[in-house]
Amino acid sequence: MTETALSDPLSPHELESLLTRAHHALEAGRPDRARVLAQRALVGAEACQHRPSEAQALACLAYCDWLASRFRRAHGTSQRAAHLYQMLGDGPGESGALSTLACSASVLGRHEEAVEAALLAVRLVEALPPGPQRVVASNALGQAYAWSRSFDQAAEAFEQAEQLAARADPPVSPLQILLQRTHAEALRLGFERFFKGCLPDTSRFESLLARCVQQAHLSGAEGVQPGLLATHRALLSMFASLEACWRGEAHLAQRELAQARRWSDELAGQTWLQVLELWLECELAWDQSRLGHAVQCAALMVDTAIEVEHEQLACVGHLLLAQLHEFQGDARGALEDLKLLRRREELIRAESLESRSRVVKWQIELREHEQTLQQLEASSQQLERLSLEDALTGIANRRHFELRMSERLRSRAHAARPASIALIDVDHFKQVNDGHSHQVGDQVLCAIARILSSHVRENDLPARLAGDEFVVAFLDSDERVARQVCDRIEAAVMAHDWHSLSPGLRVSISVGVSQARPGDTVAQAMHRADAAMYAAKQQRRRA
Ligand SMILES: Nc1nc2c(ncn2[C@@H]2O[C@H](COP(=O)(O)OP(=O)(O)OP(=O)(O)O)[C@@H](O)[C@H]2O)c(=O)[nH]1
Repeated sequence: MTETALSDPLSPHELESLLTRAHHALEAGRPDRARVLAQRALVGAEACQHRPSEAQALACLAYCDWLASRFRRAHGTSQRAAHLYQMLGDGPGESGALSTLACSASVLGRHEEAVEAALLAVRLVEALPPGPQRVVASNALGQAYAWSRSFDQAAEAFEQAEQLAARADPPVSPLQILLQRTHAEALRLGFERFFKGCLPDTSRFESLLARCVQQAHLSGAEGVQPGLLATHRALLSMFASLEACWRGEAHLAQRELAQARRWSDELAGQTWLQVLELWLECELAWDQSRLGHAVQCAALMVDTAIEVEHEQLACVGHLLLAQLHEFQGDARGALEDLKLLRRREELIRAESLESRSRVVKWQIELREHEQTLQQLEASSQQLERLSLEDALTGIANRRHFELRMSERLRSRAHAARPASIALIDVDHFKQVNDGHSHQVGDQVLCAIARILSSHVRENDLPARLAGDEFVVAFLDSDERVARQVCDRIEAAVMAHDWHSLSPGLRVSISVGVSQARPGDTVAQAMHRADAAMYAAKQQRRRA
């Protein structure tokens, strides 16, 4: 496909092709290129209001932003994608977008929102067989719990993700989950050290890392999601460096850190990996009692984390600073750091509340949208009903009669069972209008409609054609039966108490009946009934 200018209208096929290319670019580790393609698909989809492509383009853009550490943008875009998928009733699509939303919200410190989004993402795909979509959702839940420091629930969700990966057909590599688990464990240890004052047992971190290394040897460093190869390689080296550092093997730790830097340099622009690297450098300096450098690294870690919108790592940086100052006996400095941390947490909270009020606004819009749809549906049903009903008498109109009768004549059942038409005309109706008023004329027409309805079976259709002309479609009766019913109708009209409607009023009708013949159209059957009715009217006049 040739490059398409932004303003050109795109066909659904071209949109699909752009999105496929975006996905390939992601797999090739080129989120910047994927972003350009997805942006183009989004403009094209919006221009032709192709909602499914719009949702896919938004989800892809959100994922690209998440990969590039543009977490606020990823958050907003994934939210839009999730809403659109929700409107389209596309559960798996919504789940994917919600997973990106949950991961972005976690990093931004919006814990409740992250956990809610991830829980919903898991729920939306739980009916699917085990596969990447379910793995991604459970992994996002693990991540959301881990960043909210609910480490037991995180372990449960990660466990679930690993089981799903193992049961998937074809199996899915659990490396991405294992790396997240290792990362979560490093965080847990970091927090524990802050509260206890010394590093707790690191054996779980070590065994998780060993599983990561083993898995990477087995199946490579790719993720369940695309574009994570360099990130995973960098993380493997970083965690190896952290392990070596905590074991006191500074030399090895330096080497692994240098390796991690080489991998993360493969990614365009600054990402959260650089923040992790600064954390590691801080740990190493601390381990070697180079406290001045450690403080510098932690301070830089906070600034870089804020730059790449990783609020959580900014908080970790503040905690590290407080610990280092405490370690140096600088209580005032430690207190200052904790105040800064508190301020940061307040900012995060304010952002989180704002984001949740946006969600509520959206929910209200969605409800209004649904209500409008229901109203439209109701009024279209009403219109449909009105278009088949005679306004004066409330019985079927000509259109309704013709639709039902032609359907009946075309049906195969016609060959086996006969159908008949009775055409009914009020005698001298003009005189009713002229002698008793137009209103009385209307009431006569309504009374006749009632008489017709009360004398036919449920399966027959009485209708008003126009003026004083009525018809009954006998859908399952031959001419003889139809004639008998019409005789009763004629007698009922004659016996009706017209006098109470208007003194001196007399009403009679003329009826012509015709049985439909094989191959008849409605017009042909009507024509014969009309001729029979005309003959009956003439006879009545002569009598
Ligand atoms: N009250 C009332 N009159 C209507 C309506 N639609 C048509 N008419 C009148 O019905 C009358 C029909 O008259 P004609 O078609 O001349 O027939 P007729 O007087 O019944 O004479 P024959 O059919 O020959 O017995 C006309 O005067 C129309 O104006 C309606 O909805 N309400």
